[in-house]
Amino acid sequence: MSSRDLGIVDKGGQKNLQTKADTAVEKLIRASLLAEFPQLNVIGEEDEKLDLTADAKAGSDDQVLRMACPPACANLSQEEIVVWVDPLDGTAEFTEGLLDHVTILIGLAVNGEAVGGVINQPFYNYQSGPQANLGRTIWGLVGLGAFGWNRAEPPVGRRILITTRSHSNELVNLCLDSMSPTHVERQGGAGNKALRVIEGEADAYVFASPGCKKWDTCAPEAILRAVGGNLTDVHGKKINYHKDVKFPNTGGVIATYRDHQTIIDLVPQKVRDNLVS
Ligand SMILES: Nc1ncnc2c1ncn2[C@@H]1O[C@H](COP(=O)(O)O)[C@@H](OP(=O)(O)O)[C@H]1O
Ligand SMILES: [Mg+2]
Ligand SMILES: [Mg+2]
Ligand SMILES: [Mg+2]
Repeated sequence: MSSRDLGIVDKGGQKNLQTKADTAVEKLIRASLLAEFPQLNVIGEEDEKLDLTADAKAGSDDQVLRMACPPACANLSQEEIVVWVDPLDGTAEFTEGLLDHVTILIGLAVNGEAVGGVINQPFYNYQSGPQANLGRTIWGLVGLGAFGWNRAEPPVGRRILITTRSHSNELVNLCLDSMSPTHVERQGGAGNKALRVIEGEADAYVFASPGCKKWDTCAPEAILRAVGGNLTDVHGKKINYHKDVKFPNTGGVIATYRDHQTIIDLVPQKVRDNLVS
């Protein structure tokens, strides 16, 4: 950001961009994990080549390590865990300077299920001036809870739907129109939109498109589940995070803090027919 040269690369398709930040962050996260846990399955969006000695820079967090590990996550071997890394989520918005839409996502899956997640907002507070504390981290484990978030309860009867800003299409819009929203909010990033739902600024994240990948949804899903929310495809089916799955979430994405089935029931038939789980 401060070099003023983002090094934007077009990966092809609809607003499918990469910057130097995407590749640098992915190297740091993957190398740091693999230096400490060499048998871990770590899958990242950008698939960068690693140099484990030069790239492994992150340490561990004492506060996190003091927490009790929930029984379902204790006694796992490294091979049983799949880590889904999205080094920058909301890259299109990052290149346009919409920095509050950008997150860094690390999701942990066991037996194909999202069980742990980290959502880091590197630019949180950037509009509050140079004195403000920049950035925050929200993390959670199913069975333990999630930390670093604040919820404002929405008024009864409100239905704010939040969706993509740069990857819209006819089906995405048809689905939203069928749900009688009180407002449709368009912002970048799967992590950002899931956070808006968790914190009560939106009531459901609805994306009737196969464009989101496993690394976009694993961390948000785990954190939502840790606080009693849900994230599924448009059929209400659980997303599979096994290491051998295809990356796209072909059934689309719906995330809620509560009343998940109410939103699923509003998905129109044409969307159901076009998005296969
Ligand atoms: N049609 C599409 N093609 C490529 N990526 C898509 C896509 N639709 C959604 N995505 C990816 O899903 C994430 C959330 O999308 P959106 O911000 O539009 O809601 C973004 O992650 P990245 O920014 O990590 O690539 C975005 O690239
Ligand atoms: Mg991308
Ligand atoms: Mg992403
Ligand atoms: Mg990304």
